[in-house]
Amino acid sequence: MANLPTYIGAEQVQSVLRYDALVARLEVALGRFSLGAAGGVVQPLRAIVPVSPHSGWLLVMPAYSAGDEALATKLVTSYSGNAGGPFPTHQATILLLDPANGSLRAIMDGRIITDMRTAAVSAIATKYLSPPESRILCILGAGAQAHSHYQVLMQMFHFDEVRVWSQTWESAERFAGAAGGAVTPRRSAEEAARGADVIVTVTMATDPVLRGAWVKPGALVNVVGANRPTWREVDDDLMQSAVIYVDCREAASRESGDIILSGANIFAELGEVINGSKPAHREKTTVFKSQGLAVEDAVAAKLVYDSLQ
Ligand SMILES: NC(=O)C1=CN([C@@H]2O[C@H](COP(=O)(O)OP(=O)(O)OC[C@H]3O[C@@H](n4cnc5c(N)ncnc54)[C@H](O)[C@@H]3O)[C@@H](O)[C@H]2O)C=CC1
Ligand SMILES: O=C([O-])C1=[NH+]CCC1
Repeated sequence: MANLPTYIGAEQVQSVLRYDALVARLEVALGRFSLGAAGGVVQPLRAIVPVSPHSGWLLVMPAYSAGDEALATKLVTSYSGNAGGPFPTHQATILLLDPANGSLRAIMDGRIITDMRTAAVSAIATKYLSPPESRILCILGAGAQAHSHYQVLMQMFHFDEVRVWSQTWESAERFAGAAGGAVTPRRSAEEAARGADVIVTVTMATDPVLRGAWVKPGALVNVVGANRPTWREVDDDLMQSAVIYVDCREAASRESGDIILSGANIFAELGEVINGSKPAHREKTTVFKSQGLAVEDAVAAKLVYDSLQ
């Protein structure tokens, strides 16, 4: 009889998942994803279920990567109303399956993976698209993604100055205190963003928090939030003047308000830049619009599972 599936909780995930290994795996996975059928990644557009009375969303995200022998589905909920309460705004579980026979291998916490793989993908975008000699990092938002982005970006790059702005001064101060080092809270998004080489937007905003007029020419903006067709994190000015990179053309064109409502043209997928089929315009102002891909979760979950064997 087949073995029972293992349960892998958040602490165990955190104890084995490392950014260096995760970034390396995700870079390969994004490249494979953008090769289409030849890359061996199968990933339908995710199903999104509104839970309207509670202002929540359930996202169901299946993917298979033949090259990674990774088959998984993530269930992730997004409840903005949870902010400040006992439950995080994003909660997730990943079901990892055996591609050889379809049996369930593990049920795994997906929250840590969601935080870390999203930040790792922004770090890959930063590696390819940021201006050379980037010195100032700006983070707009001070929640779970702000923390994971800070960790991986400080691990992979050399920023002399990090600025953080959030919805409340207290949350920006708290973030700066927890991060220690060179992080300074700022009173406004404009003050935080002006002069920054790399900007990360990781808020639950539904209207723009960042304006193109504040973005230094040549900077990279990693736009991580506003993952619904009517939500915005950045304005038309930025979206229409920057070179736009995305994780997945189909998802960005269907789900991202910043892409849909601005009418911006998508120049390339990040995977195409990794594969060398599209250039990285480091000298221009660039936006990387991240929606989050199921294949990232599948690859990360497989990495965690294998590390525990
Ligand atoms: N692209 C991707 O792969 C993923 C994207 N996300 C998105 O990233 C964003 C951040 O997620 P988490 O850090 O987990 O959320 P969180 O709830 O932990 O943090 C959200 C932050 O945004 C701030 N905020 C809330 N409403 C705001 C508003 N109207 N204007 C400005 N700031 C506001 C909060 O004060 C907090 O600092 C969300 O939009 C989430 O849906 C999350 C996971 C994956
Ligand atoms: O990819 C992901 O897990 C998510 N994208 C937006 C909210 C959660």
